[in-house]
Amino acid sequence: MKLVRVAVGVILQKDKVFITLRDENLHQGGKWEFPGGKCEQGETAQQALARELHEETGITVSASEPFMQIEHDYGDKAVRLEVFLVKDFTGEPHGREGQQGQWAPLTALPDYPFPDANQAIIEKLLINSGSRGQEK
Ligand SMILES: Nc1nc2c([nH]c(=O)n2[C@H]2C[C@H](O)[C@@H](COP(=O)(O)OP(=O)(O)OP(=O)(O)O)O2)c(=O)[nH]1
Ligand SMILES: [Mg+2]
Repeated sequence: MKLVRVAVGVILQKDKVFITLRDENLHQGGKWEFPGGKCEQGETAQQALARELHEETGITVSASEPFMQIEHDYGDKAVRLEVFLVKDFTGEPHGREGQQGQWAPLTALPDYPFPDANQAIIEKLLINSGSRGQEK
């Protein structure tokens, strides 16, 4: 099956992450997501990230770093999520395409329904925040 490249942004502010609700009609609809979308032909993942985050949340990304990559086969579709931490941006993220959006505390992420591929992202975010918390 063709692997669809998707750029995904974990928009961080202190210990909160901005998440949006996927429309019911979309693939994996009705679940929460980290904003992002498919890479266009000839586009790097970081370029796709900046474009998608602007389209979907209105922000302009000024600093992002690769966090992890996940390949997942949903049966009807196989994706490779290229996940970035968005550490600096201008503008206030909102559901610019009419979708619900909210700032969720990192520790509350396990309480939201996300697509299966996201579980690994959430685990790594929680591990990272735990180790940051233990630093002096
Ligand atoms: N954006 C996003 N997509 C995710 C996440 N987790 C996950 O499995 N996906 C999957 C669902 C979709 O199959 C694919 C992303 O597609 P998308 O619908 O966001 O793509 P897009 O923004 O380019 O939308 P469109 O132009 O096709 O309408 O990746 C996630 O956290 N964020
Ligand atoms: Mg999208």
